Amino acid sequence: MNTIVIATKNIGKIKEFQTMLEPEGFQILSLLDFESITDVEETGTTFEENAKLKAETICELIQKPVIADDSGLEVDALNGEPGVYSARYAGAAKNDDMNIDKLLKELEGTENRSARFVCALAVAIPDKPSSVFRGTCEGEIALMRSGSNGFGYDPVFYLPDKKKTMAELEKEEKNKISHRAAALKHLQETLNLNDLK
Ligand SMILES: O=c1nc[nH]c2c1ncn2[C@H]1C[C@H](O)[C@@H](COP(=O)(O)OP(=O)(O)OP(=O)(O)O)O1
Ligand SMILES: [Mg+2]
Repeated sequence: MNTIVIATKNIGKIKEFQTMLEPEGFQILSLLDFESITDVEETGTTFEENAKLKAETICELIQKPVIADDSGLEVDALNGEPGVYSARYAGAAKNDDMNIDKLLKELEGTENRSARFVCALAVAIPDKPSSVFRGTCEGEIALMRSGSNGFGYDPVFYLPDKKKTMAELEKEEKNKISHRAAALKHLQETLNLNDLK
């Protein structure tokens, strides 16, 4: 079976890659399977830069093909924040609940609540140039949390077409419309994951 290493310890992301790629016959490994590897510092100013940084650093370390995901939330009324700082919005602890609290507070009394999730996926293969793909998902920041599926900002990311938050969707539904699914689709339009050996 073809194995793909995802350069993350984020369980929410790992589960989504498993759900999307295992039915296609791939085994998904992550940094949880390489315990000695520590987090790569995200020093980039764009999702693409950070995704490449994570993919290239981990690929160099383990000498296997690697996919890295750098993703986050852009809120229009906050001039695109929290953006690449989404995970660290309420501090270095990367706490989803505290990040949501801060976001709701920042948007108190704000009428324009349009936002998007962005995902950059970088693919790094030993001794080859890396490539990066972007997917987005448009929505709005709800006034309060609803739903318990997914991870991160999903409980406050409202999808007007579905009349549900991302956290109220079943995982199969999320994986049809998410920024991560869109980025993966672009990746698969360009690269054959079966070549990542
Ligand atoms: O589908 C999603 N549903 C809800 N929230 C999401 C999603 N996708 C990204 N997000 C949020 C979570 C975190 O606040 C940030 C990602 O930050 P990001 O640095 O890419 O991930 P991370 O630090 O958790 O793991 P890692 O860098 O090791 O892959 O955006
Ligand atoms: Mg991160």
